[in-house]
Parts: sequence; C-alpha cells; structure tokens
Amino acid sequence: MYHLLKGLHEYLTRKEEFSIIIIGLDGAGKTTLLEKIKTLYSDAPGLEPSKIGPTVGQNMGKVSLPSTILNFFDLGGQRGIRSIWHRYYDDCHAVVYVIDAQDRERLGEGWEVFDTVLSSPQILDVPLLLLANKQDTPTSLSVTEIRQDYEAWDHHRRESARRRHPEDEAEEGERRKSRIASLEVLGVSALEGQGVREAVDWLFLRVQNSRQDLGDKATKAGWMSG
Ligand SMILES: Nc1nc2c(ncn2[C@@H]2O[C@H](COP(=O)(O)OP(=O)(O)OP(=O)(O)O)[C@@H](O)[C@H]2O)c(=O)[nH]1
Ligand SMILES: [Mg+2]
Repeated sequence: MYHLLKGLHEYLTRKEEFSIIIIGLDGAGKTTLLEKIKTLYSDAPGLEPSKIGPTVGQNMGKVSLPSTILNFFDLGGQRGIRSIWHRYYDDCHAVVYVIDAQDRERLGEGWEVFDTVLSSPQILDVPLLLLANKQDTPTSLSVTEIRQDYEAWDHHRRESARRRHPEDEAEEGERRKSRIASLEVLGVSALEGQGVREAVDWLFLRVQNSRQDLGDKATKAGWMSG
C-alpha cells in the first residue's frame, strides 16, 4: 500500500522536463548567461564571471520551476566545436542563440552561423530566441538595432542568392520570412542579470505552448486515423 501511494504521489507531483540549448559564437556570453540563470533560479550560486573560461564541450544547468524542469545545455562556440551543436537538435525543445551586441566586427560572422541554425530542418519548428547580450555596455546595439542589422544582413544574403539561383527564390523566401517574422529578440546582460528572467519566462511559456501544440496535433491525428 505504501509503495502504491508513494508511486501515485510521485506520478501526481512529477515535473515535466524540457531541454534548451544555448548556442552562439565564442565569447558571446553563453556560459556567463547559464551561470547567471543558476544564480537566479537555484540555491547554489553559479560561477563568478572571472572564473569562467572558454567552453570545450558543454555545461549543464537545471532550473526547477513549480511544475516544470528546464535543462539548459550551454555548448562551446569556438569554430571547431560548433560541429557538435547539431547532435543536440533532435532532443531540444527550444534554442537560445546569443549574439554579442557590442562586438560589431563579428556581427556578420554571428549572422552567418545564426543563418545555419535558423535553416536547420531538425529545429525548424522549435521555439528560437535571439538574445542581444552585453546590454550593460554603452556601445552595445539595442534590440531594435540588432534586429535591423540582422534583417539588412539577411536581405543582402537573399539578393546574392537570387542572383546565383533565381529558380530557388520563391519557396525558400517564404519559409525563411515566416521564421524571421516570428523571431523573438530580447536584450540581456548575462553579466548583470538584466533581462535574464524575462528570457527564462519566455522560454518557459514557449516550451509549454509548443508541447500543447504537439499534443493537439497528436490528438487530431489520432482522431482522424481512428
Ligand atoms: N560586459 C559584459 N560582458 C559579458 C557579458 N556576458 C559575457 N561577458 C564577457 O564576455 C566574455 C566571454 O564570456 P563567456 O560566457 O565565456 O562566452 P561564451 O559564449 O561562453 O564563449 P565560449 O565558451 O568560448 O563559446 C567574458 O569575458 C565575459 O565576462 C555581458 O552581459 N556584459
Ligand atoms: Mg562558454
């Protein structure tokens, strides 16, 4: 009887778990963000920024909310390490792409990498959040400027692609356009914590909603086939 009740209690109080990957160029501030999330959401504070070095592989952080557990995977952003990102795509429920809003010289490189993420078929339907990090610095681009910079970069990219392959233009244009139109961009300072709770709130809501969408789809599919 005890085991039955214990099992029932565990079943009723179990939390749903979601995996969220944090990617972006090296130096964008991904690990600083993960450690800040740990500090804000758990009893054990995250690492001090001065103790954080470049990530070789992955770091993990668990955020336990009242009904949900969010498992964050911060992946190394150096060129040679980016090739492991796709191994996490199949099992993730949301993607956070961090851009260094202060480093104008590397914005183009950041958008090129972002473009491959945005176009990856495995995560085409997964919520995607773009974080314009380092908002605490006086020279960082604002959220509006970051969005404009990305749109200008993307426009330029489409123009050159159209010149090279005019036949592909229509179909690819529509898919990309809707992904970009629904893209959420938030400003944060991983170092000081500004905007970090808003980002976690957004992720929490979106993973819940997309799980519901999938549930609705499954119910509909079952109903239709039944
Ligand atoms: N001013 C400021 N500096 C930041 C912020 N976030 C990160 N940094 C600094 O940016 C540098 C790189 O931060 P990391 O968190 O190691 O960057 P990363 O994206 O994890 O880099 P890789 O592990 O190499 O992929 C460090 O010197 C951080 O202190 C921020 O919000 N504001
Ligand atoms: Mg790192």
